[in-house]
Amino acid sequence: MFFPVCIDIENKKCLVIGGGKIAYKKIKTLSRYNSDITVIAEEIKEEKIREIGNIDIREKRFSDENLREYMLVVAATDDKELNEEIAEFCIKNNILVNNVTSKNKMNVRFGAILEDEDYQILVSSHGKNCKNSKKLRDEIKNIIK
Ligand SMILES: C[C@@]1(CC(=O)O)c2cc3[nH]c(cc4nc(cc5[nH]c(cc(n2)[C@H]1CCC(=O)O)[C@@](C)(CC(=O)O)[C@@H]5CCC(=O)O)C(CC(=O)O)=C4CCC(=O)O)c(CCC(=O)O)c3CC(=O)O
Ligand SMILES: NC(=O)C1=CN([C@@H]2O[C@H](COP(=O)(O)OP(=O)(O)OC[C@H]3O[C@@H](n4cnc5c(N)ncnc54)[C@H](O)[C@@H]3O)[C@@H](O)[C@H]2O)C=CC1
Repeated sequence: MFFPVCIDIENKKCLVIGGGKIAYKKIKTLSRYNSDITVIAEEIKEEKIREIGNIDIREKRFSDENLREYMLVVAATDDKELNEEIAEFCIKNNILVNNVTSKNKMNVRFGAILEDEDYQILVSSHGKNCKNSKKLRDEIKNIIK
């Protein structure tokens, strides 16, 4: 079961596997919290990844990287089986892992975030409907603005 918490990832090693649109979205989120990001992708398909700066980009196929070095791993390839294998390994080894091609096969889900200097709000739909999470986040934004 997923316990909603706030975790400090500043300067912590985070690995994003994949270099497409969705990897970019996840990297942007992680970079907002000053994490130490490495990206492994066979091909950087989303060029905006290169513009983020201060991230270590390795253009190669994912193979035998030592995932134990990382606090958080994001499996963001378009290969569902590979993402699942990565997630299974991380779950077994107590590494935080997010999997973009699943609702449940991970131990960390991203949510729809709303924050300013006074609060942080995250909406999650238990993985069931991320569009609803986004919608509720935007409704809350309207209530508190
Ligand atoms: C389980 C989870 C795992 C995770 O990714 O963490 C997950 C999984 C999947 N998302 C999919 C699709 C889309 N996700 C979005 C958007 C967001 N998705 C996010 C979170 C989560 N998505 C986690 C659960 C969150 C919760 O509990 O509510 C948000 C909240 C946060 C973020 O991603 O950072 C962010 C919005 C917030 C923001 O924008 O601020 C959009 C729309 C868009 O991008 O605008 C689409 C296209 C929809 C369409 O068009 O139908 C697919 C199907 C892929 C396919 O089958 O093609 C899967 C896989 C599956 O469902 O199996
Ligand atoms: N969780 C979420 O919020 C969402 C998830 N998705 C899902 O996310 C997945 C990824 O989407 P996009 O980024 O648009 O795909 P994409 O096709 O643009 O990018 C896939 C990336 O994975 C890399 N890759 C594939 N196999 C690899 C390997 N063995 N080693 C290293 N890199 C590898 C590719 O080189 C590429 O950089 C899709 O399957 C999509 O259905 C889509 C929308 C939202």
